[in-house]
Amino acid sequence: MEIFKRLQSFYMPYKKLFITSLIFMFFVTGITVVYPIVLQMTIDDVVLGEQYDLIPYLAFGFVGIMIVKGIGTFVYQYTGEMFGITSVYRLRNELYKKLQYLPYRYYDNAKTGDLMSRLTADVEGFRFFLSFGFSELIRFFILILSAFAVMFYYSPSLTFVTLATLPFLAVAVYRFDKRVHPAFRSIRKSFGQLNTNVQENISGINTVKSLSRESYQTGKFNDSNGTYKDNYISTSNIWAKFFPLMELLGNLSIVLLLGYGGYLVIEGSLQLGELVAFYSLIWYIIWPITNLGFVINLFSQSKASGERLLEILDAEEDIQDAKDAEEVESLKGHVQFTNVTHRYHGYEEKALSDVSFTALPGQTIGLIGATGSGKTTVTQLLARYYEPEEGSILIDGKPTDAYTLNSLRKNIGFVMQESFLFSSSIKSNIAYGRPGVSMEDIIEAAKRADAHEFIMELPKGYDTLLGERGLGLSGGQKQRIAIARAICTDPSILVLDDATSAVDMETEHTIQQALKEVMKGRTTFVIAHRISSVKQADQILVFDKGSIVERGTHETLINQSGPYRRIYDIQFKDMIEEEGRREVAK
Ligand SMILES: Nc1ncnc2c1ncn2[C@@H]1O[C@H](COP(=O)(O)OP(=O)(O)OP(=O)(O)O)[C@@H](O)[C@H]1O
Repeated sequence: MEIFKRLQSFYMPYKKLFITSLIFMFFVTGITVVYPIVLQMTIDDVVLGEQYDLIPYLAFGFVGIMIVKGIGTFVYQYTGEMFGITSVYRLRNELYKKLQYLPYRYYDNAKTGDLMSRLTADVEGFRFFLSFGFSELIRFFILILSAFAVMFYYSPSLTFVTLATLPFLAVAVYRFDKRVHPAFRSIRKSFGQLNTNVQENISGINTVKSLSRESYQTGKFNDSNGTYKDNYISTSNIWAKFFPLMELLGNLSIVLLLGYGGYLVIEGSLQLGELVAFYSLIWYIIWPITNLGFVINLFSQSKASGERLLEILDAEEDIQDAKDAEEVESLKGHVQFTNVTHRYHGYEEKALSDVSFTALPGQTIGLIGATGSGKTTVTQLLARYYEPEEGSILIDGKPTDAYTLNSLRKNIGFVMQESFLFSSSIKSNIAYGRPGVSMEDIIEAAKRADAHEFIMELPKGYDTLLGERGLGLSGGQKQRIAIARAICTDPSILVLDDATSAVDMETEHTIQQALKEVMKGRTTFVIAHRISSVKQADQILVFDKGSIVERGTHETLINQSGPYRRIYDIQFKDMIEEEGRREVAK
């Protein structure tokens, strides 16, 4: 119940719907119990008592009761459904919102497919219980209690004899629940894995095809599908074992009823109509108890779903606005790292170790070094995607958490190696970071990113719809749209993280020309593997295993025989050899 209690803020606001549904459910259940009583009166008073003139009244009365019951059932079901639907509408929105604000750290370990199945199948499981399970559970208890009361009124001894098997039935149901709950948790988990598999496969279809790994992927899917199937089978196995047992125990009650009840009728201490009524009433007890399995099943599923939803809702949002954080319109772009050390959550290795540097407003800082040496980490700490373990990061003389996350990140524009484009129009992709921006500003940003020309050549220009992840555009075109998007927000700090490494030399050249224009007046961090990309920087930081091992301008660094010179020699070896050969030829 703890899980439902913790999720109550989502359904409690709609308790009126639930209460209405409950009131009508009481009413409908009450009428259900009246049926056997009418039957008993018909047999004992009308038929055996030979009052045949009452039959038309009974018949019309019965029709009237059925009409009223029909209306009651409609209100009961409609309000019940509304209760479930409106509650999970809020829950789904809240989950989605939470996902937007969860820190990067959460996504380091999260799996898209699994998250998607939580937001769809698990929310649905929870809704189903709210809509049906909850009231069904209560209805079962009312049905059992009222049937028991009427039976007891007719004959206490027959009631106890008939219900002698009940404790056994209750134990069977309890055991069933104990086993079925973990089984449903496994089903939900394996369904999440199955989704992850499909999602990763579709996202990575290029890689799969280029490396001809279709059959491997099919096999991998088969494994996940197999686990899902096995989990379902083992759950069905539990069902298959327990259901006949529960049914058998229920039927034993009928045997006892007919045996002992028949004896009482012969003996004359029970009327025939009462025995017939008993036969209906006993089912109002057995039926809910055996079907308790179904409702418990719903309950277990929604408990397992609720657990998975709470895992998202409870996930820590450790990077948040400080209480006195300032909403800043525009930063100057003075960046200062002092003795910054960072370790990613759960890792021993330091990603950055004692990093210090200063970037003056408008300067370009080049970050170069082997892969995994910590370059990207520097910019991720700058935008507070992660908090450093030690040291301070100041922007315009204040720690990064002195600004609201929103205004800090709006002031830092990122262009990554592979920029993500949404499956919407080019126009809305460029305007993404600045909703409501004018068309003139969008075109201006595209022109500065050298994207305007090719956009205009597309059949629908800025209104061209992009496929998922920008499908339909070349790598260079996608990058230029990403640059336009970054310019559109007019950031004071620009991060170009391997922004041109995925395109050919010629496109790189065009993009770099566009970038030069964009970098003017902004503090720019250029992360690159190619010397050509950082050569013009005011300061180059050379990273190795999380530390800055060299710093200076291109000219100073190539005159030292350090790592920068070594990278330079490797990258320009061909050029130097060529020049050498020409010298010899002279
Ligand atoms: N989200 C993360 N979780 C755990 N470890 C990480 C994460 N991101 C980076 N690392 C580790 O931190 C170290 C520095 O990574 P970083 O991405 O900053 O390097 P980089 O110099 O930018 O590399 P590249 O040139 O390949 O982009 C690496 O050892 C990397 O494996």
